[in-house]
Amino acid sequence: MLLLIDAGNTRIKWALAEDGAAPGTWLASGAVAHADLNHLPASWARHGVTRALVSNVAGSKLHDQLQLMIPTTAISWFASTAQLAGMRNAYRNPSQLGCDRFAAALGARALAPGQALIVATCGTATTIDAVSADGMFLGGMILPGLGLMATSLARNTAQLPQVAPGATLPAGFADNTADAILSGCLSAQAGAIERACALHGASACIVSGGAAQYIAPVLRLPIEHRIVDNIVLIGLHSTVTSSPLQDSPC
Ligand SMILES: Nc1ncnc2c1ncn2[C@@H]1O[C@H](COP(=O)(O)OP(=O)(O)OP(=O)(O)O)[C@@H](O)[C@H]1O
Ligand SMILES: CC(C)(CO)[C@@H](O)C(=O)NCCC(=O)O
Ligand SMILES: [K+]
Repeated sequence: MLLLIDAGNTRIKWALAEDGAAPGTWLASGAVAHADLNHLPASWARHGVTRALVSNVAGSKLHDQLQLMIPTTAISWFASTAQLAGMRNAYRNPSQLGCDRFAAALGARALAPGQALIVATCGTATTIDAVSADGMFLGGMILPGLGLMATSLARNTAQLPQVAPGATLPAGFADNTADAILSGCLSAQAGAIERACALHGASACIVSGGAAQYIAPVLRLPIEHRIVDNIVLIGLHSTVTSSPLQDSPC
């Protein structure tokens, strides 16, 4: 049994896949906040995990904690490289690219091969990355995520409150403070994605992450766009199914 993990700055997402399963076909999956990390081993215990593939962008402390919790020594720590699974990486220093971004791009390409893609991952940070039709990761944009944007207003102003993202975009020019903050932050997120799609001449756009449910509905795009849950886990899985996973305990 293969354990896939996407350790982000807010939550840790995981999935279990049987050998030979298609990317995105899980036996079980879940997510926990960093504070609830200790709940993870119980979720995995009865599944007979034999190997693990982990994307971690949340630092070395979490790396060490996960290493102790994962019930196998056959752990591969995913990293961005200059080339992998048919994707070339145009980042100036390929290893500087967040491994969750590289995995998300691989996942997007697995779902929409041969298309000029924008993949937006809307988590703690929002990343908006471009993949060419022939499989080049071109680079992208990093901005504060929806929650971080709203929180930075509350923290750095006297009169603005903390707002919780709601399910609907207050239409355009809001007539109250909470809706005006939400309208501004959502418009910034959606606007950046729309701008990236136009710049790239994208033919498809994939939106993922915890805030995708708020941002995707307000996108105004002339091309197909869809929410895909856990695009990072799908990307990790695709690297295993297209080439054998190299077990490198570390
Ligand atoms: N119930 C909620 N209340 C407020 N914000 C939310 C809520 N659910 C999701 N979000 C938004 O989703 C984003 C973070 O999502 P989530 O906690 O799911 O992280 P994530 O996608 O797992 O990110 P990362 O991979 O960085 O950990 C924040 O920008 C936040 O605004
Ligand atoms: C941007 C985040 C925080 C998104 O999770 C992560 O991919 C990261 O830490 N990236 C490293 C910097 C870069 O991608 O250029
Ligand atoms: K993210």
